[in-house]
Amino acid sequence: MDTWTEGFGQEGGLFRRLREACAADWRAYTWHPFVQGLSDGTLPLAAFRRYLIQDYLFLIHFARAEALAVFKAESVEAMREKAEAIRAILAETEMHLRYCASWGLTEADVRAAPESAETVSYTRYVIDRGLAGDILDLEVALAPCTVGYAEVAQRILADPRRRAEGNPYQSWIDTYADPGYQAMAKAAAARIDALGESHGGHARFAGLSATFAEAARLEARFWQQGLDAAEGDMVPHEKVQR
Ligand SMILES: Cc1ncc(CO)c(N)n1
Repeated sequence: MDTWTEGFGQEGGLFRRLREACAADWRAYTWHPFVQGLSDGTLPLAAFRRYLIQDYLFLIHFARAEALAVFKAESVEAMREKAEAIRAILAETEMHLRYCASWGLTEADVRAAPESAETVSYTRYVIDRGLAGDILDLEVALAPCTVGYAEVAQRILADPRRRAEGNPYQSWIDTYADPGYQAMAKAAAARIDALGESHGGHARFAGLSATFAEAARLEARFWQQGLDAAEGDMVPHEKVQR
């Protein structure tokens, strides 16, 4: 087990079991060449632009999935946490809109962009898992997003190749390295552990693990759409495996 897991979920808890069961997919997501490019600042701007516009559209649908979790929540405390997640997601889009404004794009321009296949497939997959299943199925589909980006930020901060000065992607990195975001991700992993106990998570492991791994793969494809848009612009240097 690598050190990145340690901040999220309990040893032997459902979250860590899910993550470890798809270790290769999880690593391909959280240390994708796109992420390495954010870290060392070499990511082509065209790749980031493509990604960020789609990510704004992604977040709108992700907020809908969190709203479904408010509906499926089984306690008022859980409803409050999910309502807070919606607020945080809508606040996250302000970072997207600041980058877009710096490129001369208004919020209306971003909203008018057509959703890519990657955006549709990931967001609607999560919503479908939630509609078809219970709160645990939905939380497992949501977790790779929330927890994964917290881990991505930690990996970047620990990266020896990280460009700390003058990195054009610094405000993106700061958004997910933020202690508030990190705490939300820890709470998401803890919620999976608790639901695992209360909702028979270990007995349902095969199905839950298929959902979690699929979401991790859809995350990797989500980064990849950015790189595909900038094909040819990518600075040809070796992206290390870690
Ligand atoms: C695709 C994706 N996954 C996770 C996050 C974190 O909120 C995000 N903004 N976008």
